[in-house]
Amino acid sequence: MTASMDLDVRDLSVGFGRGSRRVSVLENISVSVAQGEFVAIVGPSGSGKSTLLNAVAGFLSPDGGTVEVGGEPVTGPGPSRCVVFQEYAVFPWLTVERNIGFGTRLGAWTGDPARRTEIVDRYLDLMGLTAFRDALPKTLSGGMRQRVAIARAYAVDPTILLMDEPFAALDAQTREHMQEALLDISRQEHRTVLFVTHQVEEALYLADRVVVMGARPARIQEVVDVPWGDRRDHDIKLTDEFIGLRRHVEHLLHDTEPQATNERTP
Ligand SMILES: Nc1ncnc2c1ncn2[C@@H]1O[C@H](COP(=O)(O)OP(=O)(O)OP(=O)(O)O)[C@@H](O)[C@H]1O
Repeated sequence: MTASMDLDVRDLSVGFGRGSRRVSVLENISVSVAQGEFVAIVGPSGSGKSTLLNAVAGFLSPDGGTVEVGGEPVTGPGPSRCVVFQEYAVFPWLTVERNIGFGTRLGAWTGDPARRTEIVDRYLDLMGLTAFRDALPKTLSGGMRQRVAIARAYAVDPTILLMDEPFAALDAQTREHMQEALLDISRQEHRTVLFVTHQVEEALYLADRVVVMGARPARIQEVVDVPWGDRRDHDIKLTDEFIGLRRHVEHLLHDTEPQATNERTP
């Protein structure tokens, strides 16, 4: 692995079930994410996007291949990876401020209370939560709760942020606001992100590269370089260039009809 790679997945294979019921979900997947790069994964439903992310998170043991984060092999969950889930995974009994502060306890800032306060204030501000610092999550909308989850993940200061359909439960308008919020924070801090989404438009809007997965057992069909760079604003979605790239990815997905389950014999 080169020094600038924060994530290196090599020949990863993952299956579920035992014996003749064994189902292969990922086969020989290789993907790398450079430091500061934002990579999105799109693919048909059930193609193994979450499985790939869960393998990086250390939530499951692969059948074959390796996952390295920051040059270290992944053998289980750890503070080098922080996951933002679809359902607002925040602590309901803690205020917004304390939810974000919890992240600082897990991460690099553990020993220094003054630094922790600084970090909490920073992410309250970056995610537009300062006015809600004393609020409990139940008093917040879904979008605001997801802002708390993202702020908390950033506060952990992981090597890589893993986001599994973080905006899927939100209505369309809130989802767009959240995309802007994520872009804003990404402009301030070039974190390494692996982002799973169903929406091709969302992937192309947010990411530097988009990994397009095929149907099960999943292989990578194509890795699309996204050329917007600093031109990334809402109007880019209306350009011929954006629409052309979106069509290209949608065709790739459309051509990938889900196949019959690939079962292995024991
Ligand atoms: N723990 C598990 N045990 C058994 N099968 C599983 C497990 N986790 C995932 N699967 C199966 O693996 C396949 C891939 O699931 P996964 O959630 O990774 O796909 P996905 O691409 O994220 O799907 P979606 O877009 O619908 O969320 C699915 O058929 C799913 O049922």
